[in-house]
Amino acid sequence: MENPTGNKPERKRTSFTLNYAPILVIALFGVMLWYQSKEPTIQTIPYGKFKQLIGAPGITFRSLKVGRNDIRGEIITRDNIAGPEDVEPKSDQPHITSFKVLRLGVERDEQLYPLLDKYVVDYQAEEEDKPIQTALSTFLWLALMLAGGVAILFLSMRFFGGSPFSFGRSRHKVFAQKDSTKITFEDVAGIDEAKAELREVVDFLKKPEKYQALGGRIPKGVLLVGPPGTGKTLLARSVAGEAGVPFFSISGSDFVELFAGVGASRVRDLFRDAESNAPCIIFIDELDAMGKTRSSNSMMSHEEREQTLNQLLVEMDGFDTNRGVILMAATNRPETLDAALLRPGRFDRTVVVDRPDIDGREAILKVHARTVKLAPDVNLRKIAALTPGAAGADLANLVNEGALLAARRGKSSVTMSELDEAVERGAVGLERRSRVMRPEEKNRVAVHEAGHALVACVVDGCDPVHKVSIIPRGMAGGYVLQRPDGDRTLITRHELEARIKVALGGTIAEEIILGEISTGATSDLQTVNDIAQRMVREFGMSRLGRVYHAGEQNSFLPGFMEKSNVSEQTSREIDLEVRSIIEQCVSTVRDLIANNQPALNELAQCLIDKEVIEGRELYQILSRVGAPLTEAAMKTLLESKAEIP
Ligand SMILES: Nc1ncnc2c1ncn2[C@@H]1O[C@H](COP(=O)(O)OP(=O)(O)OP(=O)(O)O)[C@@H](O)[C@H]1O
Ligand SMILES: [Zn+2]
Repeated sequence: MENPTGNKPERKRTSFTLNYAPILVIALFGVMLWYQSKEPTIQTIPYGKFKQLIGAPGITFRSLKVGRNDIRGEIITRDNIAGPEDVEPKSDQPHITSFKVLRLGVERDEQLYPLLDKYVVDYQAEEEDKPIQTALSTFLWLALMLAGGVAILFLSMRFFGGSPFSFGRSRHKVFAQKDSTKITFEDVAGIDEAKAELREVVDFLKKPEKYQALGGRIPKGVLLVGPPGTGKTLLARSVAGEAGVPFFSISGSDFVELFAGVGASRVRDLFRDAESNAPCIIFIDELDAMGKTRSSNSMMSHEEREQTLNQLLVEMDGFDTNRGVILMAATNRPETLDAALLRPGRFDRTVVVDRPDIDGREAILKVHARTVKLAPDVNLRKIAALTPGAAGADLANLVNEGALLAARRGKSSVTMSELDEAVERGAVGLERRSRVMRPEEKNRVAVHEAGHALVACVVDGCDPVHKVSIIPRGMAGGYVLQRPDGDRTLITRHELEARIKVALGGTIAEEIILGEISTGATSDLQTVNDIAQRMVREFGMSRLGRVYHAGEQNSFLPGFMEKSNVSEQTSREIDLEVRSIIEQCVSTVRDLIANNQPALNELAQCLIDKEVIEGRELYQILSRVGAPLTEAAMKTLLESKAEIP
């Protein structure tokens, strides 16, 4: 704790000469430029003009040299007459101007020599020494440019915090947390679950002794997983801010370097620096850039990335949490991470940072509205309702956009009209990134998810529903989260059919309530088909009887089944059975939804208003409108009623 700000002498390894080398190079560059500029400026005169000047009154030539393609020399002007454009003597003093005339094959101009013989007399026809001179100056220029390049390289390396010859120094930023820009949990809104999970980390960083005394093991690494812009970086910084410890941050993409071993040595330096500043937080943004699965295919493997990743694993194993260093990392593609990173003792805790729901969005808008002047008519709840799917960063942008618009319109505060316009502008940009839904779309997703949820509550054999949400996640517009109670190893036929029915619930609800279905059903239909196929081919659950037709795993394309050992006739029978199972389920679900339209509408409306419905609430709503809940659902409902007095 001696050095809580984390400011420590940087670049301690840089030697004296390396420190001064760039200055020397720049000085050299300067001298050469000065030397160049010291050379008299040479005027270029058109050939015609030059010929007119020969013999003109008041003008004489000195050291005239006629080359193959040029003439060079000096013009001495004595009077204010007939000089070349810029030769303007201000007094009687002779004015000397260096000049050159460029003309291809000038030496062969027959008319030139008589003129020169007559008026200039003192001239030379110059021969081959010219090219050497040009070569010399070209060489000089090359040297100059080289020196300039080197100087720029030196400067940029210094700028990024490493000395020029130690590429391996990490370019991590250290944020001192004692300054006025300290970020705390106050600045993070709408992701309360994630925040709650990180409270413990803060507590540990504040009072490590308390935890050590009890012998508890604190997580070494916390992985923040969530879509872009949901505030992962912000959250990590706020943990440091809350605990008042330094924050070392670096991005995984910084490690993608050309030179072998550079990334690994950067990782080493980062951990050394952090350890000498403990307690502190190391934050690695875009962990996926350096932590991608090490490929087994040797031709495709990326030597450097692997070295870096290995070094990270070594460092993670080596450091002791008890000294107060906690590693945090963020990614939005956890599935690409190397499994070794997620093993116990490494990133042993994952915190999901999801897109905020309507309450969360309102809270985030409030956080960002603190720094702008809002008019009394502004209703942030309304804005939150208009922006489903927006992440924290989008909302921060929205407020900023509104403030800029108000300023442009010369208003003294930001009114609802600016914020509305900002939503519209933002929505166009966001829609491209498929983040924000249009109202019709939101309505459709709500009906679809309500369909899944309703079926899951009234069909026997379904797993209990934990959550229904219309906040987009990945490619899906919304989702229904079901969790089996207890571990299951065997699933019965009617439970499989129940799963098919739940999967069908979404599109059938769209069909009945909205009159037509949409493209949002692909993955549902995939689920339906998968289950039905396996029922017929693998589980013997059809009229074909106890047969097994699953085929072999294709060794070249894992996961792809070959249908080789099935005759054409059997294949047709399988298809018919699959279709019959699905059709039976479809007709059951159709009846079910048609008979429970009020319940479905109620549920959909509730989703539109709140975006997320927890399981308990879902059962309450359905029992209120008199939907025929299953026994299991009734039991859950009664239990939950017993819980809240
Ligand atoms: N939950 C939030 N509360 C308040 N502001 C937020 C929140 N989420 C994001 N922001 C705003 O958006 C900005 C960008 O968020 P941040 O960089 O932390 O997102 P991220 O999840 O790390 O994104 P990425 O994955 O693209 O790196 C923050 O600086 C903040 O202004
Ligand atoms: Zn669906």
